[in-house]
Amino acid sequence: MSTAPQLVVHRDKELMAQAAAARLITRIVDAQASRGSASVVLTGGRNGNGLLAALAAAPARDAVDWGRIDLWWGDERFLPDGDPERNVTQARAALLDAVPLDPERVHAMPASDGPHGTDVDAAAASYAEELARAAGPTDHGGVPEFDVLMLGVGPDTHVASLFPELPAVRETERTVVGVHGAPKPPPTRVTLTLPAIRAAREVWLLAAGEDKAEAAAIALSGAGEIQAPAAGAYGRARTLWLLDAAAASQLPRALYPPASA
Ligand SMILES: O=C1O[C@H](COP(=O)(O)O)[C@@H](O)[C@H](O)[C@H]1O
Repeated sequence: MSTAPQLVVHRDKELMAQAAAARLITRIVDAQASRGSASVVLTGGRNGNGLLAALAAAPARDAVDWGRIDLWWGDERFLPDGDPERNVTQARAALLDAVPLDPERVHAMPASDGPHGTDVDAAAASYAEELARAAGPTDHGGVPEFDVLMLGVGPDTHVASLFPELPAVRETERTVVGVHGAPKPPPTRVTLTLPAIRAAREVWLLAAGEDKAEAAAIALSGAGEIQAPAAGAYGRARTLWLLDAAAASQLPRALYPPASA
């Protein structure tokens, strides 16, 4: 069942990143208090990295028990390990290298020089197996219970590496697939599918900047998920769009919250 999107609009992208980081800290601390650990899916891109950098700078980051968190990725650019364009490389630089994570619980997607070589479909299948191994008997659809799954919204409405009209966004069975011919470089990628995304408790979509305004307006105005993948991303308990005023500038008035900070 889809959860109706809730919108929070912040003044600018810096404030949005700081507020989202504060929100994430609270969510992780709550999950650790109630279940002993937390499970978070990271996104790449400017907004995702902005949030991680804001989290690194937040004094409250020490409220998180970093050894009791599983980190997963929504997508990855299929490049050699350590490539500066890989989402995990950028996440390490923004936050992960600065906090005491358990390396066993940092679940990076495979690289193109890893055990599967350049076979992106085999790499995707192995990440699906890793997710399935982490899933418990009561979890949904072959993935562990993600407390929060974050997605940066691309200017073309892509989320993770689900691009409009490409086969990956039509996937209904597998949790992870290889992407060939992505319109945004690099063309070869690994991505969670919509069924895997929808198994998360909370899905947060991040959109800051004028170049996201049209995408946000399309995705939130009833577009189909094949044409606008962001429209098909929702969580089981909550779907939250975190925007700045520039990204919200083309939203229909009916959607724009009257009082936002
Ligand atoms: O390539 C990607 O792009 C999207 C959005 O990135 P942005 O820089 O336009 O915010 C990102 O969500 C995805 O993880 C990444 O691989």
